[in-house]
Amino acid sequence: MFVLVNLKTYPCDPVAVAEAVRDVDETTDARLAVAPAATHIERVAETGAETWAQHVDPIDHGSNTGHALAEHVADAGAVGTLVNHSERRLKLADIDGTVRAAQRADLETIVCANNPAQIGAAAALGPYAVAVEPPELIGTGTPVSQADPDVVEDAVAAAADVDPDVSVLCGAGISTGDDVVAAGDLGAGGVLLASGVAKADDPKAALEDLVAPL
Ligand SMILES: O=C[C@H](O)COP(=O)(O)O
Repeated sequence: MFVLVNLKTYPCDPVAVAEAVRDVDETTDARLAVAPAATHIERVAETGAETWAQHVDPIDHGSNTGHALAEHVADAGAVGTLVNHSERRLKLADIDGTVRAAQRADLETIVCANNPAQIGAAAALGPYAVAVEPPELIGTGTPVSQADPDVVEDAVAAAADVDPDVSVLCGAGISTGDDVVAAGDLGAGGVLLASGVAKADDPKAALEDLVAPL
């Protein structure tokens, strides 16, 4: 299972969380990674934790003030990027352009979507993976795998119909090892989570709990 921890802009210590991700990753067969804010990518990557960006822009080198260039993100140490997160929605053409920009810079991509229909469209763009997240469950602590298991199973089926090689993550409300196991039982290849680790009093303990049953 792939466990990707999105730090969003939560007021946690990104380096401390990254060190916990790195250390817990060494204890499990699961793949752990962390997605810090753009300005923290370099420091987080230096910990040795697998580091992802939360977003890059569908641009090339040039006149793009204030944008995030895929090559710069890769140079800072990221190995992949989220695309179209629910809190950073893009138009379809820009999702496609972002996936191309990331591929150009050898970044893996996880394209996020709200529902199975969008997951099918996202899988058609050739990302490494897609992530289904019902927005209404994000940050609630109510896991999508319990609250809406059909959306996970339907997303897995929708992605498989388009491209069986595209893995499906699920996210929203995931915070325990039981949630991760439930996600896997529904066919997900991983989970995308944030508050369960980023807002935990002890992020390392939260990570250990997430991978304990795996
Ligand atoms: O990127 C992570 C998702 O938006 C899920 O957030 P959450 O784990 O706080 O519900």
